[in-house]
Amino acid sequence: MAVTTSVITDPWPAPTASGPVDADVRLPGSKSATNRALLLAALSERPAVVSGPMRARDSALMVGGLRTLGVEIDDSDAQAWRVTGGAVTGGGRIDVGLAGTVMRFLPPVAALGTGPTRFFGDKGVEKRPMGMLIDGLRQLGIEVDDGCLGALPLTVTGRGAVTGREVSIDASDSSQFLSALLLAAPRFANGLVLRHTGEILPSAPHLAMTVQMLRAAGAQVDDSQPNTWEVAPGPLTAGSIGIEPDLSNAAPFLAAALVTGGTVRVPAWPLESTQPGAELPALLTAMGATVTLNANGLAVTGGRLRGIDADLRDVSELTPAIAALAALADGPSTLRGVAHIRGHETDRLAALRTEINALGGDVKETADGLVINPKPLHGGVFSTYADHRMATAAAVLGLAVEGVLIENVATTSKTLPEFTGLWTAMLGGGS
Ligand SMILES: O=C(O)C1=C[C@@H](OP(=O)(O)O)[C@@H](O)[C@H](O)C1
Ligand SMILES: C=C(OP(=O)(O)O)C(=O)O
Repeated sequence: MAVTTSVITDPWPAPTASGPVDADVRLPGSKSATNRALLLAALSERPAVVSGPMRARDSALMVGGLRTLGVEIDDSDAQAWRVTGGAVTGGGRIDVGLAGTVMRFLPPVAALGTGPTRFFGDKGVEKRPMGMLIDGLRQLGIEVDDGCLGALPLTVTGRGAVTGREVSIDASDSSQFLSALLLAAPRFANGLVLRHTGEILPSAPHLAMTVQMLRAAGAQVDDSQPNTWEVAPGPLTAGSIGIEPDLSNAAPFLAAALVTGGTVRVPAWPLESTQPGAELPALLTAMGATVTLNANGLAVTGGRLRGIDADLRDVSELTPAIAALAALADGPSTLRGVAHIRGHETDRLAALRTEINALGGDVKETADGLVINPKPLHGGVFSTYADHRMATAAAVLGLAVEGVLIENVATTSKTLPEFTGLWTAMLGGGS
């Protein structure tokens, strides 16, 4: 699979907006849905098709990992990937990059095969939380060798079947621990009863997405009790899975409407979605935008850009874009409920504070978020810490601040290799 980028220089000079934007932005498929679809297709009895997938580094890593586990994936048609799975063979080495969905979702699949599968990733992957998932895998009787570090790299040794049934873990560090176990659960010999024991559950929409996609693939999932999920053992038939546009990747583009007082339209925006980005219309309205959502898609028009007080727990991957907007707003903002994003691609609370303050901002970290007092900003190099959403947040700031230079903008290839091209086109330039 070819993953292309329109990256030209490093650092990349973030373009300033010469006036209000007025653009249609067509966004590629959702990362979260694509990687779930690939996995469910791989575990399905019959060949399945993933239509409109995200073509980016995280899905390339998922494809590579599944191939290592014996799954056939024909991605020659960019718009329809054909997946022939069924039996998982296991054994080999899987590069997870910095992809939470790959590092968390594939170990339970490797346990269905036979032999040792080694999971490794980029520098920094060892900092991403994994301990509670390892604990959950062991509760199922799965052999995991993590060198007692509770992190990657690690080896899962499959025995051809997973026979355990009950798991209790604290998923307050990442909802992906729960999604990982749930997605493979129909293929466990006795299914799964999964309990979240922590007080906080981040990214609830992503769990709803997991349950919805499992059911669509024929799984029986009971989520009627709080913090408990029961999955019956049984065959999966993913069939044909259509992927919605990535609504989280829409955030910086929609933010451009607010920063410039212009309008950005995203065609094919779903009227209902389990993606956290479905909260963007409400969040951006609270920040002063006028929003229209209908069968043609979403249109967002900026007005006076206001600060907000918001609990972003459910939508934590939107925090960098919202923080960038907040730094340009006409009043202070408090973003809360996102302590766990210290374990995302980087410690996003520390990174946002450091980088916005380096441009002259006033951002303070709290235990679970940020307090942002808008200040006049100046140019400078904005470090991204290999985090795609730091890069796109910097681009939002650059619309209004001359001289923002984004270090390693190529890191946007994690989920949106087209970022610089789409951004330039939105501003009226060629891509
Ligand atoms: O399951 C998923 O696809 C995701 C879940 C969330 O993870 P956390 O619960 O770790 O925030 C989200 O932030 C991530 O971008 C994607
Ligand atoms: C947290 C994110 O990614 P990951 O799937 O790697 O956890 C993200 O994309 O914001």
